[in-house]
Amino acid sequence: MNPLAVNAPYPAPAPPAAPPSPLAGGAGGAALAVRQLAVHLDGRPILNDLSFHVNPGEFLGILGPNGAGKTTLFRALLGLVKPQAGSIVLPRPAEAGQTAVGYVPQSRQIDPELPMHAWDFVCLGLPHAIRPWLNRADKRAVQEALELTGAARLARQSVGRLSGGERQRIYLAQALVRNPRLLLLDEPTSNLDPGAQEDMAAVIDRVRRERSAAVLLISHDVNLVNRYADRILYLTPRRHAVGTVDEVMRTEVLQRLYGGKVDVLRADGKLLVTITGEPAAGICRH
Ligand SMILES: Nc1ncnc2c1ncn2[C@@H]1O[C@H](COP(=O)(O)OP(=O)(O)OP(=O)(O)O)[C@@H](O)[C@H]1O
Repeated sequence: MNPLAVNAPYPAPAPPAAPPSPLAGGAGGAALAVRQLAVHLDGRPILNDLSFHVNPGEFLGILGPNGAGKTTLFRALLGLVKPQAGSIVLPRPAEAGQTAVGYVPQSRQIDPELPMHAWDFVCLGLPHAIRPWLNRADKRAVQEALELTGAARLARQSVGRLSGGERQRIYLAQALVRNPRLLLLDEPTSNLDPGAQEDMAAVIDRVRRERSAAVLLISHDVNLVNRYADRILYLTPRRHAVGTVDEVMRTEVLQRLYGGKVDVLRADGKLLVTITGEPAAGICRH
């Protein structure tokens, strides 16, 4: 089977289908299996006929323009929006205390005056987060998550006073504290300078290697994704493609996704996407 899958244009909203069975069936060894997923919001198709899988320890980058449905996909995986059709098979926790999914949301604002140490903020990822009830295993899990994300030195600092890059690590540690098998990261490198972006991507790469967690990472930086992702899912408002960066980031593939006008250029090993000769700011921030 051709590993590059480009779907058909999204059709008009279909009548409501039989409700999906989110945990039905088996993922066949995959950490996540999405089959023919359709999500409509306010009667408008946002995702349609979306199928892909992610293996344990695999890093899937999710690219696409603003409004393509990347966050909506995460919300569907988290059970926060109800699909119109299709199925989502999540991994089963392998051990007590483990969770299927860890999530770092796109919005990571914290009140600068929040009277909470970074350690306590990470504890919020535990099912029983109040300090007097933490047992030894909980404390070890928090410490390990802080160490894995390179944030142990931040444990006693006020979380609201951390820099953007430090805060990102603390959010990631919170998502990791229950050792999820699947990690959903919504633009974890946004608003970071290039050095901090590289550090964060390296931390995420380490997490998936050391914990064999499958990683789904939404980003607008195709070159960062190119360095770390095994495959990418490229979403546009009407179509999507799944494959390696080399398979998907090609002029002919993006022209099919966007309906023409797009060029993919390569220079010094970097990718640049342009639309009708202009840098593609209007389409995507590559
Ligand atoms: N609760 C909602 N009700 C109706 N429409 C919504 C809702 N949430 C999002 N949308 C719409 O769904 C579309 C996809 O939004 P989504 O946030 O998934 O895009 P995205 O690819 O993550 O974009 P960005 O790159 O800007 O974060 C957008 O047109 C958005 O306006």
